[in-house]
Formats: sequence, C-alpha cells, structure tokens
Amino acid sequence: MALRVAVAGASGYAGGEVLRLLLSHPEVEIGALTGGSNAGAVFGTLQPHLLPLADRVLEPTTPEVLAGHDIVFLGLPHGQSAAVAEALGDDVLVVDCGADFRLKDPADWERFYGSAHAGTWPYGLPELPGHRAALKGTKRIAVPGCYPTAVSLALFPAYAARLVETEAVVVAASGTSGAGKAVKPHLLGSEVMGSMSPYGVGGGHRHTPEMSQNLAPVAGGPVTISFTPTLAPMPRGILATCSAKARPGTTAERLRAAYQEAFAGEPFVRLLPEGQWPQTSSVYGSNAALVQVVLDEHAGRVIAISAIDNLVKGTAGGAVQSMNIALGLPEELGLPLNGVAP
Ligand SMILES: NC(=O)C1=CN([C@@H]2O[C@H](COP(=O)(O)OP(=O)(O)OC[C@H]3O[C@@H](n4cnc5c(N)ncnc54)[C@H](OP(=O)(O)O)[C@@H]3O)[C@@H](O)[C@H]2O)C=CC1
Ligand SMILES: CC(=O)N[C@@H](CCC(=O)OP(=O)(O)O)C(=O)O
Repeated sequence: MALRVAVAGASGYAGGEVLRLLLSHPEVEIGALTGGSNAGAVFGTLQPHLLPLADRVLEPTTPEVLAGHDIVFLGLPHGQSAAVAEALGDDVLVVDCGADFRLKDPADWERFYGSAHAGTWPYGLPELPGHRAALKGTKRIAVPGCYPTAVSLALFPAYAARLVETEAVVVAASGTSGAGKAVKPHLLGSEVMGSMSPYGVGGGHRHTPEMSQNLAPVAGGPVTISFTPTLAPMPRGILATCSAKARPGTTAERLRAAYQEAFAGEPFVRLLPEGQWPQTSSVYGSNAALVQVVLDEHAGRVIAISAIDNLVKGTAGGAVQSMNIALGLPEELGLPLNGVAP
C-alpha cells in the first residue's frame, strides 16, 4: 500500500519541488497540501507546473489537516517547524526542509537565527561519513541548507584525507529561488537580471556554522569557513568555489585519489574527469552534484568546485533521498539523475 504524504508549505518553492519529485515516486501518494496566506486557493493557481494536483485546494497548516499521514514534509519559514512537528506522532516520518533542527550547538542557532534552539535531528546529507547509518529508520530528518550541501560535498574528501588546512574560503553563487517565493525588493527581476551581487559578507551568513559543523568531524577538529554568498541572475543552481591551503605532502595524485574514494558508489555525486568543470546548467532539475578538484601548485591551495540544483540536491531531492534511506527504500527511488539541457 502506498505511503500517504502531506506537504506543509506546498505553495512555496521547497514544497513545490518536493511535490514535483514525489509525483514520480512509486511508493507514495499525495495527501494534504497546506500553506499559510494562500490557504483556500486552488493549487493549480499556485503551482501551475504540477498538473496532477491542479484541482486540489491548499489547506491551512493545522494538526488536524496533517493528521493521518505516514510522512509529512515541512517547507515552512524558519522557526515554524518545531510547533508543527510536535503535534505529529512519533510514528510519523517528519522531513523538515527548514533550518530549525540542523544545528547541534544552541549557541550557533541563537547567534545566527536569533531565537531559542528547537533541537537537533539526524542530518540529511547521506554522503557525509556516518550520516547514512544515522538516517536509517529515523522518524525525523533535518534537510541541509543548500549552500552547506554544495560546500560540504566539495570539501569533505579533502578533510577526510587530511590534505588541507582547517581554514577554507568559499565563494558561492546561487540562483534566486534560494531566497523563496516571498517578494523581496532586491530580488525583483529588474534588480537581479544582468547583475551578480554579494550578500551576507563578512561571516554573517547563517549557513556558515552548518558548514563547519559538517566538516569538523571529518577533519578531526574545528574547521573555520570564510563564506561569501552571491546572487546570480538565474532561477536555480549553486556553484560553490572552495579553497583551502594544501597541507605538506599533498599532491595532485593524492587529492584525486581521495575524491575518487570518497565518491565511489555514490549514486548522486560525480567527480568530473580532469579538465572538466562543474556548471549549474548540467544539474538543472537533477539530484546530482558535480565536483571537480585541483591542486593550485602556484598558490599552494586546493580548489574544489561543486554544482548542484539548490531546489533538488540542495533541498527537495536531498529530502526525498533521505526519506528513502529512512524508510529502507532504494536510495535513488523517484529521483532524477539527468538534468534539463540546454
Ligand atoms: N528555496 C531554497 O532553495 C531552499 C529552501 N529551504 C527551506 O525551505 C523552507 C521554505 O522555503 P521556500 O520554499 O524557499 O519558501 P517560500 O517562501 O517559497 O515558501 C514558504 C511556504 O511556507 C508557507 N508559510 C509561510 N508562512 C506560513 C505560516 N505562518 N503558516 C503556514 N505556512 C506558512 C507559505 O504558504 P503561503 O504561500 O500560503 O503563504 C509557503 O508555502 C524554508 O525553511 C527554507 O529555509 C531549504 C533549502 C533550500
Ligand atoms: C539565494 C538565497 O537567498 N539563498 C538563501 C539560502 C537558501 C537555503 O538553503 O536556505 P535555508 O537555510 O533557508 O534552507 C539565503 O542565502 O538565505
């Protein structure tokens, strides 16, 4: 019998992308679709690309509406997931696309999100060492932020093999869907088109502690990240350019071998052939992450670059991948590997 899934925040970008993927998933059926200000609207007016759901109506996000489902995805603004999750039974699999349960250190949460810490759930980045095992059988999943997904995949093999120093510099470009659907003046088409702009400069972006949290256990000690996000004039995609000083003894051969070993058998992460570079267009609509790494011998630095679709591997695809693991289903079920090109 199909597992019944509800999506809270179904009118948003994250919720909409979860639904796009789940509509092709053989083991689930779509139950309640809930939201906030748009509750009562016909779903086809909110997410017109999701044709099979066009005649549905968006319901309010209440415990009553969400009751009676096997799985509930949350695509709600930060700070709203805990109250909703509390009202759901321990037997329900809750997959939170928001940030509320990602961070382990309450001080990090309070500093970057400015509210009380709700707690910590198993973290949905299966490729990180040890994480797949922690996701098996869990009833609660914290889906990673989109930038931490791209950056952690690019850097963790270098840390696992102890080939880089523990300070990394990351500059990443994101498509505008990363900021959600709510209207923001700096995201108006006339502001974004034909321009790239930095934001959250100087260590202020809330994804910085999440990246350090992911890399520290792999590195065997604290990792400091200098992170600069930039907004790119495209709807989807993240290109993360990460670099760290090479440790003595790091060679191009050792580097490549470390990445080959780290990604061996991973269904969604591909180390590109030497000389080929990740580009966001290759992963548009796909759950794949493309990675390349080189040793810049002139500067003595390792450069690792990754490309993901922020809404797929960076949110909804990562969420469904982790759901599959939690349920004991094949990890790739319902997830596109091919992108859309041109
Ligand atoms: N966009 C991205 O790339 C990523 C997003 N995420 C996370 O996913 C979550 C959603 O983000 P995103 O989809 O981009 O945001 P959107 O602004 O696109 O969507 C927000 C959703 O939340 C609903 N909502 C807002 N306020 C309330 C409320 N008070 N009660 C119930 N529902 C409410 C909205 O409903 P309505 O339309 O009816 O108001 C809408 O469905 C966030 O926590 C974000 O951090 C995670 C990774 C990446
Ligand atoms: C382009 C853009 O604005 N991106 C968002 C990150 C999107 C994401 O993953 O964020 P959550 O942590 O909210 O889940 C930002 O920088 O705030």
